Amino acid sequence: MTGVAVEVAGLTKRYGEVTAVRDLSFVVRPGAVTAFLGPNGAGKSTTLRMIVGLVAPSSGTARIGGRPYRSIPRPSSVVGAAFPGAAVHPRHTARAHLRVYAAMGGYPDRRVDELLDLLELTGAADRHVAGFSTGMRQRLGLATALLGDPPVLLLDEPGNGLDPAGIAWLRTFLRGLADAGRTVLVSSHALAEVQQSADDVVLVSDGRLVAAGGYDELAATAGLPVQRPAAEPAGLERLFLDLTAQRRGDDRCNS
Ligand SMILES: Nc1ncnc2c1ncn2[C@@H]1O[C@H](COP(=O)(O)OP(=O)(O)OP(=O)(O)O)[C@@H](O)[C@H]1O
Repeated sequence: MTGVAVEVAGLTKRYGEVTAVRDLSFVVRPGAVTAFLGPNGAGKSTTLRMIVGLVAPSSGTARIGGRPYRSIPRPSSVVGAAFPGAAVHPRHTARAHLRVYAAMGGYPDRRVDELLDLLELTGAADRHVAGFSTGMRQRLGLATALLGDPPVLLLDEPGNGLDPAGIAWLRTFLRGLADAGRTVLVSSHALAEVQQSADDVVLVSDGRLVAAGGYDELAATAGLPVQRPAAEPAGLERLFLDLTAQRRGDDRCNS
């Protein structure tokens, strides 16, 4: 199954005095890598958690293929999510970890072996996760998210702590997922790691949408040369700063 869009409409989350996410609306399309970009504290993790029902919105909705996550039968076959610090028993091996999640989702052990292979973890499959490098942990998180072969992937900072080779690997991997028709939403505060792989961008700052759309379209809006980030390594970084500055200027004019 592919072609499943994610739609967020008027999503808001308040924690007491703090408004983590404010009236956020955007659509993530299938067959593309969408970078969910913003500085630390912009509300990215909270949004991703609301999409998969881990955090209850104060208002607004998040739908996957037109349905709230909680109403999707066998949700792990529709949405795979990877969050930093997700529960991994340190004394489990990678294989044991994946087998637990496979059993919970009702997937065969054969799927575990396929994913160990796909994520290049076969050689480390029987080692304790406690000894894993950051890159190996990130790949184990991706393997866990992919167990149900879901059409939608929500990845919270999958590039965190990766070295350049790891980032290059991740880029290629995400591109492959999107080219196969999946909907891939990847949060990041370090824009370099999603450069060259993001087709679309959702920029957030202070819980609010700054801009959303195709990279080229956003670059044109911000008055930047319409170049793919590959041609200009700092492209997305500049785009983000320019659009955020523009948004702040608009707010001042409107207030
Ligand atoms: N459980 C919580 N209780 C209180 N405040 C929270 C909670 N979770 C998040 N926040 C606050 O909401 C805001 C948004 O946090 P969030 O983690 O969603 O941002 P982020 O964009 O993912 O940032 P980072 O890249 O640092 O993870 C921050 O001000 C954060 O302190």
